Amino acid sequence: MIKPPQTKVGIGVTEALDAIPDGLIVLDGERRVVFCNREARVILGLEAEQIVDRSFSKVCRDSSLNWVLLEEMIEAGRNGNVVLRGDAVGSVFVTLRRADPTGQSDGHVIQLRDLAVFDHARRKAEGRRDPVATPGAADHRIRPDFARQRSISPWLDRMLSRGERALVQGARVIITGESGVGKTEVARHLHAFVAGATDPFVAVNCAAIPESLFESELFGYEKGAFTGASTDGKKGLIEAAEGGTLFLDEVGEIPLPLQAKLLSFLEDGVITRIGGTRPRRVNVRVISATNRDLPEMAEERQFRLDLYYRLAVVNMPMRPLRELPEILGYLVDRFLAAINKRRSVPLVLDEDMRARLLAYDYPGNIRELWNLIQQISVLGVDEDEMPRRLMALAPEEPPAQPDGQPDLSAGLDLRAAVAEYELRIIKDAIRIHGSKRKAAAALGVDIATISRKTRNR
Ligand SMILES: Nc1ncnc2c1ncn2[C@@H]1O[C@H](COP(=O)(O)OP(=O)(O)OP(=O)(O)O)[C@@H](O)[C@H]1O
Repeated sequence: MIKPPQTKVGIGVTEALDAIPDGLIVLDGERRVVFCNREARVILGLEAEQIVDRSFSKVCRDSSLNWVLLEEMIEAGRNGNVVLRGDAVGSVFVTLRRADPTGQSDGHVIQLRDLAVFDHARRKAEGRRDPVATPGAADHRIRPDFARQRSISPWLDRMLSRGERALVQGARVIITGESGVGKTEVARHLHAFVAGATDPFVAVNCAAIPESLFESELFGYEKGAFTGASTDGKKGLIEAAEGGTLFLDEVGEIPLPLQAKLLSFLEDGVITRIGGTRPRRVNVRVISATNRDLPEMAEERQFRLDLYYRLAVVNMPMRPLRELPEILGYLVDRFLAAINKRRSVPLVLDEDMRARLLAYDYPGNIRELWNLIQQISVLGVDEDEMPRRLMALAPEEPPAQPDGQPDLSAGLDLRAAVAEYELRIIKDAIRIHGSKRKAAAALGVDIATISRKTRNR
């Protein structure tokens, strides 16, 4: 790895490069990464050990950005700019330059700029505000950093690799699992993994389209096809996904009569708009998702089994959040960090609230966790305002000494032993009464005393 020299002002060049707001990656002639600064690590969503001294294509593979275009430019020996999309950040403006313009050595410098920062600066300069965070938009602020999450959860890593392999080989994938487990995010990730940066990702929520409009929405129509149809005709969502990915969310909700038409498209890749006669070939990759049991629906004749087989060559059953404790712990911290970016006073979870968050079983999965963290951010961590869902949950206590006494064999002096015993009583009271305020009233002390004695404990 390159050892950067000291500058005259006494700070190392590495520190200086870490301080700039752009990401910087340097490759040697073998396409190995010899340097990357802090912002590059943030944009890639990877740690230094996962980047430096490794082959660039391996790093690209681990990061959630879709690097195909950039790798092509490097191979072709071209300088240039390209916009890449990723999971951890939105769009990134990437500039590629040969490190040695004389062409004698074959290294490259890659500069990465998070376009969201520029959007924000431009809005500020124009006196406009950033878009107001509606609940839906707020959801999309936090793109899952799958690269990090798969390094934490071997199960998630295996599952995503399965989907990636399937799509690379052209097999159709169905993502199943409870609502809020991240099926749509996984579909976006798979799309980004195989598609070009400008290829469309068209998500269709099959449950949200009224049955009477389903066919025209999906397949489009020719002019004058039916009363009320636009005079110019209209492309359907399948055609809109040409060259990219059609994501059929809640695919179990497709009306039965339409299932035959979809099946026929999946078999030959050809559609005919309503009112038209001309068959049109459409080249799209199809990913679908459902929280229903499609084989069971097929037995009850609500879903065509032949359509199921066409859609579900490879199945990705996503686990509910309660079965992924390692991801839950990580997401609590990540969502907290995201919330704190919007707050002037950072939200800090005390041990009790954190334990409740980790003990809850999240029927609404990741969506519900994000909702809860936002709620806590607004209502505060005062237990009287605690979301009801968490109220009932007493965090698990470490096993007490059999007689309820502090462990004197651990060498505690009298003061420490009394303090520990007192803390145990306070925690028991909080658990029994459901909040610090109520515990304080029951124990006859004020809330400040309880807060002080339980702080960081
Ligand atoms: N791995 C993840 N990391 C961080 N956030 C995530 C992750 N997966 C999902 N989310 C967030 O959780 C919310 C729900 O995700 P998503 O819409 O993908 O779930 P879903 O399974 O498709 O839900 P539904 O079945 O209701 O459509 C979104 O706000 C999404 O950004």
